[in-house]
Amino acid sequence: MEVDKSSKQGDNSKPRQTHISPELANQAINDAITYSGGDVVVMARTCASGFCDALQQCYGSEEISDVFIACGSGLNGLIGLQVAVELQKKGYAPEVYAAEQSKHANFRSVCDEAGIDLHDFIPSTLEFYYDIVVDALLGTGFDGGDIRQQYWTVYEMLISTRLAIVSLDVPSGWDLSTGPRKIDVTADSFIKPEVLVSLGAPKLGSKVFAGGYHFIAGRHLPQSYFLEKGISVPAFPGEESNCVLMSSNPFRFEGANGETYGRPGQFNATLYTKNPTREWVDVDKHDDLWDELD
Ligand SMILES: NC(=O)C1=CN([C@@H]2O[C@H](COP(=O)(O)OP(=O)(O)OC[C@H]3O[C@@H](n4cnc5c(N)ncnc54)[C@H](OP(=O)(O)O)[C@@H]3O)[C@@H](O)[C@H]2O)[C@H](O)CC1
Repeated sequence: MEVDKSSKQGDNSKPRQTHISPELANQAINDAITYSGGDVVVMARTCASGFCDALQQCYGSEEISDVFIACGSGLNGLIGLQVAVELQKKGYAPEVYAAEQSKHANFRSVCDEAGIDLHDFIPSTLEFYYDIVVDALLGTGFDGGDIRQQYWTVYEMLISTRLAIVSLDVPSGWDLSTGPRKIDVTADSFIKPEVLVSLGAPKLGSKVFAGGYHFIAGRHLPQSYFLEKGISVPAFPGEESNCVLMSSNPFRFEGANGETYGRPGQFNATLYTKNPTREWVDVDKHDDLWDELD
């Protein structure tokens, strides 16, 4: 997959920001709802559409089907619900877990209508039942504090699962400006997504994302919205597309100086090596390495 760099629009004479602050991210939410005619469900569906296009580019429905979607109690969770509906239309078999169903009264009706299983528990053998996990738990509404008790079980699952994780907008529990909290990095207790799908524009904290693919998705705001604010975002590669690949590292292997790499969907516990000097590997130039992993 090529990264579309041709879209740096506007005046290139002055350096543009590429990542947005928490303040702009939250302003964008309100503007997106306005842009969606004030209908938050319409906005959630638009975001979900872009997210699903990105997920499908990494994990086609012919290679994986069972998707576990962990939804939080805010807008991130609401988009996660719409992701389930959209993935089912695309031929996947999604199942939804809602952290606090009470805060989303319509979860039950939406899932019942779509014939999607809604769980209020986490199966202990997640890897046995599912192929990938969607992290729609916490987004830009995360308050930066310790994870509240009612989220502990699902959060612990997201940290410890060996399934590949696709995070919606912000990996849950990551600080919007700095990424994983220092206390969590010290304890190696933070979510390590294989794929990050930023909505509208990447947040500052996603600069430390070290998974396989980072997409920008969602036509919930016109792409000019961020350009007008001095934020340079890649254009979607076509009128029909709802996402664009911003960066990728599609292949990893055990490196000479101890760094560890894996293939998308491989057990992602090792994706975030602590070796800052790791070299990204271009899979197209390393056919030989695929054999080693097969
Ligand atoms: N970036 C964009 O352009 C757009 C992003 N969108 C999506 O909207 C979410 C942000 O939605 P919001 O509801 O504000 O926040 P979250 O979905 O992240 O929900 C946070 C909920 O989690 C609770 N919370 C907060 N901190 C903690 C914690 N430490 N432990 C457990 N739970 C926590 C919080 O509860 P409160 O009681 O404090 O409210 C929230 O319920 C963004 O991420 C995108 O997905 C827009 O849809 C489009 C534009």
